[in-house]
Amino acid sequence: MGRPPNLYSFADIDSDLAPNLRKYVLDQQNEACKRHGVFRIAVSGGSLPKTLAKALLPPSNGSEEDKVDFSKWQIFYADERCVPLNHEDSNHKLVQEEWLNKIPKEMAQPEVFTISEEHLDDAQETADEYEQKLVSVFAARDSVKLPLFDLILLGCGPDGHTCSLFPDHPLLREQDAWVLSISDSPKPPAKRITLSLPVVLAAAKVGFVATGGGKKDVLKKIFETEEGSKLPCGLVNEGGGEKVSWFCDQAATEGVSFPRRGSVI
Ligand SMILES: O=C1O[C@H](COP(=O)(O)O)[C@@H](O)[C@H](O)[C@H]1O
Repeated sequence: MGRPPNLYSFADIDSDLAPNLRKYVLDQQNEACKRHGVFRIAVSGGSLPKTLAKALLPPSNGSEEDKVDFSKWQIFYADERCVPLNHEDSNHKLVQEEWLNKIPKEMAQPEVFTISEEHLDDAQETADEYEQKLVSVFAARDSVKLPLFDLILLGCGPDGHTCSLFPDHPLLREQDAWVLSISDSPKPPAKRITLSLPVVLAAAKVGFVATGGGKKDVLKKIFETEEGSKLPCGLVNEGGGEKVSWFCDQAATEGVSFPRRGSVI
């Protein structure tokens, strides 16, 4: 690994972490739009959408750099559960309720790519269908080896899982497929789909958001132990290096020896 990931520890989520996360996401939005006129982002479920809403819904301060332009956003899911889109376990439902439905109606709305509800009993079929959606966007004209997201925003489970890539699971070794299925997820529901590790590592930037005391043991493990570097989150750190940034609060980084306490602004 070259330079290590950035680890930011903020005193307060609302007044500190959220504005810094906003600046980070908007920097990626602005760079992506300059590069290719569109911002392709993948988001996770869990605790992330609530924090994302705090970061992205507050009014802009008026500067050009601070403008969220949802008309340019194409939103994908880093992982999804094989349940109907209005089911309590659906990451899409969560993201809608916490964030997307709160985008003021007079603003341009993002384009959101959900899983198909056609074959939910068959996780592999659902993964294949979602991969085809990615192919239609990322490989419309050329054959590309991997989709290149501008930003992937991830959570970190207390066991070190991210997306629906779980510790020691054979899916971590998958090299070719973009979207994988899992039917034995240790965290319910069992059937899910997930971006593969190579897809996560191919993104221009990867941002983790981990807050609360429930994350402190796993963060210490990931950042300070050999064992932790082999956990899914640790593998993203190892493979992504400096293009990976962690947005944490002090409760989550308590005891981690080298959190940067500064701000990314
Ligand atoms: O099951 C999942 O868990 C992870 C982590 O969730 P968190 O609540 O600990 O933040 C989440 O990132 C993923 O999208 C979700 O499907």
